[in-house]
Amino acid sequence: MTDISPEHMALAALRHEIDLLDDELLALFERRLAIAARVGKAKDAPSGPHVKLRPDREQTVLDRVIARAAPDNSEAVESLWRQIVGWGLARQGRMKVQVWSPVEPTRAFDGARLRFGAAADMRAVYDPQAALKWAAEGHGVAVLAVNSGDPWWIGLRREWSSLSVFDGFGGDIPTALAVGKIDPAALPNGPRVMIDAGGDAGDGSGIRRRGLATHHGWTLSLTDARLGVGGDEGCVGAIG
Ligand SMILES: O=C(O)C(=O)C[C@]1(C(=O)O)C=C[C@@H](O)C=C1
Repeated sequence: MTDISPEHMALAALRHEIDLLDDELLALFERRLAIAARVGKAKDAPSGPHVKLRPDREQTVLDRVIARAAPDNSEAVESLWRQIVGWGLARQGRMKVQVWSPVEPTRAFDGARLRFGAAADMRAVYDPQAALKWAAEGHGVAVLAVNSGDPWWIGLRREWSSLSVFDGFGGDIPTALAVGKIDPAALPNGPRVMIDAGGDAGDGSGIRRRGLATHHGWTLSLTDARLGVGGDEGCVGAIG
């Protein structure tokens, strides 16, 4: 005999409610994707100087929905919206990410996956300089580990001035940085990333810094000072 107990009917009613909500969510998601495609056309042409990613706008979108969400849901909302925005970006061209992290490969890869979502085409790579060159050519963004024995970050100041750091993964003191051809006006509104020679990652220069790495007198650090990218202070980007 078919189970038509009250519990079964209640379960069926709840599942029906979920189906109706899924229909609404799907319609809204598809509308959002279509609008993201139009935003992409309204921004730089595909051959423009910067990748389509706009970290500042993504930060605004995420902060807004997280502030509106019930506190218990904020983690779920953040990860879902990362996916939503990642697919929005993919409507403007699939995002490519090269990840270099020789010491803890899965850590940087997981951080990048959470940040860029399932839509991103991610690869592990074995040469940070090749990843920087690839990013500077505008093919995608690089996620590179710091404190890995290879001070690739010195090159951001000396060789790769078209690239900016636009995110960090691994906590308050990031263990990997995201680098790309990002419009400096579109950097997130968080700590600035500085690279300077002869720095002590302390307060010797008058700007308070939190050190991330040092190498032969070069220092990679974060500061809350509102520096402009590319200035004499050695600001090479910002993280959210
Ligand atoms: O606002 C934009 O510039 C968009 O392209 C839209 C959108 C989004 O889906 O909200 C997608 C990608 C960008 O990195 C930022 C935001």
